[in-house]
Amino acid sequence: MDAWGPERVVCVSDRRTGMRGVLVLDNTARGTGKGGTRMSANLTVREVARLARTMTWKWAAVDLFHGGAKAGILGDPNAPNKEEILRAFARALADQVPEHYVFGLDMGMAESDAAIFVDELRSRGVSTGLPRCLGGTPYDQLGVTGFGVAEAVDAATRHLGGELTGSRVVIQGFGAVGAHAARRLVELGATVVGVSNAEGTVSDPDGLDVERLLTLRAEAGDSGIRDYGLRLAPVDDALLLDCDVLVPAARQDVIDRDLAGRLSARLVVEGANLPTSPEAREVLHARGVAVVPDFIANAGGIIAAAYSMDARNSAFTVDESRIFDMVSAKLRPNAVAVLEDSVRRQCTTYDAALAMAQDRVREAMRMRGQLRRDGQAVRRLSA
Ligand SMILES: NC(=O)C1=CN([C@@H]2O[C@H](COP(=O)(O)OP(=O)(O)OC[C@H]3O[C@@H](n4cnc5c(N)ncnc54)[C@H](OP(=O)(O)O)[C@@H]3O)[C@@H](O)[C@H]2O)C=CC1
Ligand SMILES: O=C(O)CCC(=O)C(=O)O
Repeated sequence: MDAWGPERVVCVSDRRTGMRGVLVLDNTARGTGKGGTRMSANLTVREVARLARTMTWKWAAVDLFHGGAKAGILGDPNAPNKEEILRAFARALADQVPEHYVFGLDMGMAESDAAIFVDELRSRGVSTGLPRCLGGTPYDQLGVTGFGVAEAVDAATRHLGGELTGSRVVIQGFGAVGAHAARRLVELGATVVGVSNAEGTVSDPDGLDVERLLTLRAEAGDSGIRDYGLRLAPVDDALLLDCDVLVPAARQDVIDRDLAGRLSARLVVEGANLPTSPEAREVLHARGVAVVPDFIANAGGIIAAAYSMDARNSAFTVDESRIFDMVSAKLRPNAVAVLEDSVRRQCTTYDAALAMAQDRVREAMRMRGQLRRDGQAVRRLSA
């Protein structure tokens, strides 16, 4: 805990289903808590709190008016009783949604899971990421976040004087974010030379056939890459493959100080939340490796979520193509701005991005009377 938050941590459990979960509202000075809901077999409260904090900065960085929050369920996302667990989780948090928090999609969750939350609580307003037939914007199926990550890669590459045509990209994680980033990167001219999932890594220095990988994924889920026809190398090989651009798009804490000193990419664009440790950021900065931080590069999902929440509350029809335009229009300049600020201020891109986001959150807290003159928080939501 610090002066930014969290404002509220709600741990919930249900003996009958074995459900165990947590909601963290980090900082809601700029609006209702919003961030996806994660389901993972080794989830911790600390992990959810770190992700909620990232959401605080992410909303501020795109200058949209929601607060930072995240929810998580401890469990296997492929468990046969997942629906029961989701229903128990939704019931346990019924008094928090949608007033304080709106469910959404993160690792281990899909559009059909958002539909269960809505069914259990009888209100479309409790979750984003719903299927179209329930009036939602299925941002994982549409691949909005991955699209935005690829747009950030392109903007950063151009800003650094290069071009994507001929650039060799490696993507760690071939889920909602990684797979759609790969698709858009190929459209933009890049050559994807490696992708991985939790099972292993496939790579080809001459370029992988991303269309075929996407077809395999559609047929067999994320694990489809094992059927690509190349030897599956160990999971950890992906980050050290020879490439120009690295896109971590799986879990947090995968790039540590040691790896930062050895990876070959000249540009790292963070599709995952929190993939790089603070020490690793310093090493990358010292080595001249440009980094577009998570809350700048992967904000496509929240732009889609915000758009769909507005659409739900009004009569206008959702135009999905507009979401992609909005993502591009927000993320490209943000990616360039943090690279420029980092040079101007001689700090890491993360610190440059953080300064921009913190200024906006601090101002909202000040206007709401949550800060003393010396900048200390004086008022908190009760736990
Ligand atoms: N979905 C969204 O809109 C957003 C997601 N993010 C972040 O992006 C990241 C990915 O999320 P998302 O794509 O939605 O999640 P998914 O659950 O759709 O996909 C996760 C992918 O990561 C793979 N994976 C898991 N562990 C490893 C590992 N050790 N090495 C390589 N790959 C691994 C999984 O493989 P397997 O299938 O084999 O388990 C799967 O391919 C997360 O950090 C999330 O917080 C950020 C912003 C928005
Ligand atoms: O807010 C959401 O529902 C999805 C976006 C998200 O969780 C994230 O950006 O990490």
